[in-house]
Amino acid sequence: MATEILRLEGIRRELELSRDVRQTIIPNLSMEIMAGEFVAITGPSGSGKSTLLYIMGGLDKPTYGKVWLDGEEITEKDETAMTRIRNEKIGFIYQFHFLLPEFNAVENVSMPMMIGGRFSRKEIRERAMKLLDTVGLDNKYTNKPSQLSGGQQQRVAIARALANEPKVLLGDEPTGNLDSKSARNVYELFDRLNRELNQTVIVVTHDEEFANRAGRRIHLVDGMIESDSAPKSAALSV
Ligand SMILES: Nc1ncnc2c1ncn2[C@@H]1O[C@H](COP(=O)(O)OP(=O)(O)OP(=O)(O)O)[C@@H](O)[C@H]1O
Repeated sequence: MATEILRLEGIRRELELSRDVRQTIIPNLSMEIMAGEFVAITGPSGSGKSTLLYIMGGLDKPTYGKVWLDGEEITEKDETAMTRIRNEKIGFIYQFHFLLPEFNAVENVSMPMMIGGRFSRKEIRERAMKLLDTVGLDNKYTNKPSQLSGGQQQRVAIARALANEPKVLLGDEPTGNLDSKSARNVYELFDRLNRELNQTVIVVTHDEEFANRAGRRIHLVDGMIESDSAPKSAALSV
């Protein structure tokens, strides 16, 4: 039976623009995501996609509503607890890779494992190299980010996001900054991680071809789910 990995209930996100002016980005949204799903979140600019993704990954808190990640309610956690949960359970990939320029590929991928403290030094190095092999960079271990192409840098960022075996891989327009060939390589990689490793993947994307790869597509308009291709009762929203 499929396991629920993320549950959002009654999510509302308001922004306080000034003392008397509030903007509602997400009015009231609920959904479930099961382990092993590959979900694309699409929608027009400003529809709340990134806000939703950040709420899912505990980088942003809803004004109202609750989020469960891997069976644990994360909405009320303090920042220290959230930092630990994110390190252990979430892999983030952004439009820009945010690799540390002075460190090589193996060292960049090692970073979350050093912080997490789950693996020995030797294991960290071996795992980092294995992850770089997985993303097709077996010959780039000692290259620094400036010695890699944009697509290769993004693949290092993906390897880094996978370092602590996250329950969920979240991507905020991970191909947005890449040429079409590198973008295709990157979404083929997401596809493969999902199919071969059963990795749960949730990506915000404007790229139609990327969105079409996903098994489920959630389309947002004005912070509301306009459509959800989930096969069964997974979407509880609106
Ligand atoms: N820190 C902030 N301050 C002010 N407004 C914000 C802030 N963060 C988000 N917004 C507003 O919230 C709305 C939703 O933003 P969000 O980035 O989630 O949308 P998006 O669908 O991801 O957009 P895009 O596709 O352009 O990245 C937008 O109207 C945006 O201007």
